[in-house]
Amino acid sequence: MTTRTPLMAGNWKMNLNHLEAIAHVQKLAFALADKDYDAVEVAVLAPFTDLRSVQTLVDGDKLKIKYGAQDISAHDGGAYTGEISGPMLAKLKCTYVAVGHSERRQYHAETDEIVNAKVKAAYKHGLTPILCVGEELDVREAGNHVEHTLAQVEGGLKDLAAEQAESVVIAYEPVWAIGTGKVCGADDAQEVCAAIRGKLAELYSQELADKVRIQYGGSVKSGNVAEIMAKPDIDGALVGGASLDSDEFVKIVRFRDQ
Ligand SMILES: O=C[C@H](O)COP(=O)(O)O
Repeated sequence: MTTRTPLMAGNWKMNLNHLEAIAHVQKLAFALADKDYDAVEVAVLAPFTDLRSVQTLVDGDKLKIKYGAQDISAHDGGAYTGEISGPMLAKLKCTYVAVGHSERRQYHAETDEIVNAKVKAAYKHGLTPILCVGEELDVREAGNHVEHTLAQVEGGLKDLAAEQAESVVIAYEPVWAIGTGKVCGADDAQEVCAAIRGKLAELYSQELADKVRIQYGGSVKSGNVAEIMAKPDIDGALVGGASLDSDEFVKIVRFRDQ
């Protein structure tokens, strides 16, 4: 049985300016400093405008907190106004980048083809993509949530070599549970995460599937994280709203203490 280090990542979305980001990361670092948290990886996905500040803080104080961006351009550079490239994120020493978040799919019409191009751009520049997948409410109500989510996994990883796919992080985020307070039941989340692992085994191998970390995201809080993390195919959480409160996020990171 492969041991997978849980990845607890805070997706700040479009919140916290660069000064607020510094204060927030300092609070996290202070709160996490009294115990050795090597057994859990902690990351923040910050707005582009915060990344340089977060990098300076993490590098300067040798913090164990990892950081990354919330999106990446499929292009390396050029006339793409408003976009941020892989080389730019790599220069800022980002570890992670979220790709295909449902808010990108919904508000920026990102298709599986675009998401796939962004996953490839991330790998090209040494970044680890957190590939976000998950169904809308009508899809779940129709009972097609597993099929829908697996199609997004397959589309996002299309033509990706096993050497790359083995380090991908997949975040299962049912859209109806994001920012709504409606958490997907732990058993329901496990059902889809297990199916995602099965799809990885089918696309690559069981060995590779056993290495990949699969997160759950959608109204994760300190009060429900332990139950979610107890599921065998859930290897972390992608936390939105609750990650903006440093005390609450620290409690989520320390789910094992509950
Ligand atoms: O990326 C995070 C997810 O969209 C979950 O957001 P939420 O925790 O605010 O529901």
